[in-house]
Amino acid sequence: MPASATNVAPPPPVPRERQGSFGGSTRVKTLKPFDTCNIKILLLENVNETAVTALRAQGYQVETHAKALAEDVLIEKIRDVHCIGIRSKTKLTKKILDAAENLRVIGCFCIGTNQVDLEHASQKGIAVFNSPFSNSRSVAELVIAEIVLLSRQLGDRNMEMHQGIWSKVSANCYEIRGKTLGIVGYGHIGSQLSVLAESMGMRVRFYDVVPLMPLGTSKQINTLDELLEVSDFVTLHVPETEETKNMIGEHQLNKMKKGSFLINASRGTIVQIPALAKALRSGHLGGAAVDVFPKEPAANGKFFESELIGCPNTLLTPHIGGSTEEAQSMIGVEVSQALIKFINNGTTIGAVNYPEVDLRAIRYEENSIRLCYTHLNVPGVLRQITDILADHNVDKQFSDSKGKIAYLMADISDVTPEQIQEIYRRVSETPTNIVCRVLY
Ligand SMILES: NC(=O)C1=CN([C@@H]2O[C@H](COP(=O)(O)OP(=O)(O)OC[C@H]3O[C@@H](n4cnc5c(N)ncnc54)[C@H](O)[C@@H]3O)[C@@H](O)[C@H]2O)C=CC1
Ligand SMILES: O=C(O)CCC(=O)C(=O)O
Repeated sequence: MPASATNVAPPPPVPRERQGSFGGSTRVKTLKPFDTCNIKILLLENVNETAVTALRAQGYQVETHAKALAEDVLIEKIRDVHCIGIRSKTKLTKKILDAAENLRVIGCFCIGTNQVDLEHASQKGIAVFNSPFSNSRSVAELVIAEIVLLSRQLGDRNMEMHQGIWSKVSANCYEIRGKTLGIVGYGHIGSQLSVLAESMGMRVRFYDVVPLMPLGTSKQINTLDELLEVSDFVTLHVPETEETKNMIGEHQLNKMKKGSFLINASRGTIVQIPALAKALRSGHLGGAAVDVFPKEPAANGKFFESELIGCPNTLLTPHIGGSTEEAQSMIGVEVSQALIKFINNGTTIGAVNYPEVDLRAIRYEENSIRLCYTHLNVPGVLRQITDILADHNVDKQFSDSKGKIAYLMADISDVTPEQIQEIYRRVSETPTNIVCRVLY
């Protein structure tokens, strides 16, 4: 594929067929400065068919893989793609991003974005999108099921039956009605779970780092320790951050009531596994349900090992909290639309590492362009840009910053192909340039 298809290179003079067959100044213009068939997209980890279909419908070249790729294979594959779509397994580290010479955008077809070095991506001018809530309901429903399963020791009974052992017991088996559910992290999943749990007669308490409106009759608790002390079930719904890593260790498990249960469907690093295994084997905890692990196998069929294997009343699931047909199909639509809008129009609404900028539809005019400029967030940049655009007709312009980077979009009308080349060249040569794209 020629370098000019990377969509950051100067656009060639506008060919007749792209000047549009529809005239009139009020028509919406399709911004495609490149042949879409030159855009290469790599989709890993069995990203849903809804996304594959939507991206192929744009004319992009889409390569799909059912699994995550080994690091060396990924480094080779990512070299010339403009966009990559992943789920939670693929780690897009600094090393991998540095190999991705043409990469402009990453789609995380999930909620979590901890698998991507977001700061490095921003510094390289790579926008990252995710799906902030399309699998929240699926996770909340799984947790409701696990609360009942743990409370009735169903995991162990099921295993015994498959081994031909009949063991009809009621000791230490409880209804969940009237029990206290302690939710750590009251965001999209935590709050949805709160509603479901109350509808089943549970009392809900939650702990979060920010004050939040309690839904129904739930109540926010001031400290994590206090929440652990009052809860019969503790369920974790925080993102992986420096603060949440190892959040639940021996001290916190000891604070939990004897016979209570822990559920983790957030990230594997939040819980210290040896401490949890000890609390389960000693009988201090009545059971646990764990969906996420510090180290997860890269693909189905690969070997899984954990100190939790064989612990009493312990449900282990292979990171399936968001794995439902409904969630995956919605995520596929949502993330692919964000990627298409970014590639074709420069829109960053919903990006997790970029300032959110959108100019809405550009008016249809034959000689209008859209400048999308990612730059270092330092003083004096707008003066340089104003200087470059001073003799042109800037219809709309908007810029915003996030941390060390800023993003500017400007729609400019009445420019000749030579002027487009000149604008592209001068903006790209500014010392603060990270990535400059010109769409028309
Ligand atoms: N098992 C699975 O398949 C899935 C797992 N997840 C995980 O669940 C996590 C939570 O998802 P959402 O509810 O959508 O996220 P969210 O961003 O809507 O909510 C997270 C909440 O945690 C709070 N929080 C952050 N740091 C905290 C701390 N140190 N202590 C207490 N609260 C803290 C935030 O203030 C926020 O209210 C995701 O980040 C992801 O890692 C998400 C979807 C599927
Ligand atoms: O289903 C997946 O691949 C990952 C789900 C998840 O953990 C997330 O959305 O953060």
